[in-house]
Amino acid sequence: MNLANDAGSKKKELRQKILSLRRSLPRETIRAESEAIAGRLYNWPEYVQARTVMLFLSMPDEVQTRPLIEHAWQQDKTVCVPYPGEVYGYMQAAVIHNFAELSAGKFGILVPDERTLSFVAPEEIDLVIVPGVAFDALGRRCGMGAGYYDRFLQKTSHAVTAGVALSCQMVSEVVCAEHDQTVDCIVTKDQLIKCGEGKM
Ligand SMILES: Nc1nc2c(c(=O)[nH]1)N(C=O)[C@@H](CNc1ccc(C(=O)N[C@@H](CCC(=O)O)C(=O)O)cc1)CN2
Ligand SMILES: Nc1ncnc2c1ncn2[C@@H]1O[C@H](COP(=O)(O)OP(=O)(O)OP(=O)(O)O)[C@@H](O)[C@H]1O
Repeated sequence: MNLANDAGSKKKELRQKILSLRRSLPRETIRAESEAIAGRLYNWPEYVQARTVMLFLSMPDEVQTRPLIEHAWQQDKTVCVPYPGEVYGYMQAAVIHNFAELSAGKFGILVPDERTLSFVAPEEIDLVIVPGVAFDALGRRCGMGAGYYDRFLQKTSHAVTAGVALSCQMVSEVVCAEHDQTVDCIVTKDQLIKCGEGKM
C-alpha cells in the first residue's frame, strides 16, 4: 500500500470517529464553544487587519459561523464563502452580503444564489477560516474527504489560514498525504495555537 492510500484509510477512520462524536454533542455545547472561538478571533490582529475574509456556512454540528459573518460585515470586511463547482472537490470563493441571498445547496450546506454570484480571486483573500473534522497541533487537517480545501488553499497565495475546532476535534495526530494543506493556526475555545512555519 502506498503512503497516500495508507494516509487515506487512516483519515477515513479518524473522520468517522470524530464525526460521530461531533454529531452527538449537545447544541448548547456547540453554541458556547463557538461563542468563545468567535471572541478569540475578534481580538486577533490577523482578523482585525484582514479586509477580505473567507468563512464557511456551518452545518449544525460544526463551529457556528453566523455570528462571525455578521461581525465581519459590521467591520466592513468583504466576506466570501465556498461555492462548490460542477466538478466534485473544486470550489470558488463567492462574496455574500446578507443571509437572504443564500439557499440550501449540496450536502445541505447553504450557498449563494447563482443569479447574484460574484467571485473573489483566491490571491485576494487575507484570511481563510477553515472548517474541518479533526486537527492536530501541527496544523494538519482532516476534512470531509473531498479535497475541496486542499485544492483551494494551494491558490490562496498570501492568506493566513485558521482552522476552527470544537474541543472534541483536536486530536494527537492527523496522518497526512502529500497533497494535504496545513493551516497556520487553530482556534479553539481555550486557545489560539500557532502551527509551525506558516505565514505568521
Ligand atoms: N460548512 C462547510 N462547508 C464546506 C465544507 C465543510 O467542511 N463545511 N467543505 C469542506 O471541504 C466543503 C464541502 N465538503 C463536503 C464534502 C463532502 C461532504 C459529504 O460527503 N457529506 C456526506 C456525509 C459525509 C459523512 O458522513 O462522512 C453527506 O452529506 O451525505 C460534505 C461536505 C465546502 N463547504
Ligand atoms: N491538491 C490535490 N490534488 C489532487 N488531488 C487531491 C488534492 N487534494 C485532495 N485530493 C484528493 O481528494 C481526495 C480527498 O482528499 P482528503 O481526504 O485530503 O480531503 P479532506 O481534506 O478531508 O476534504 P475537504 O478539504 O473537502 O474537507 C483524495 O482522494 C485526494 O487524493
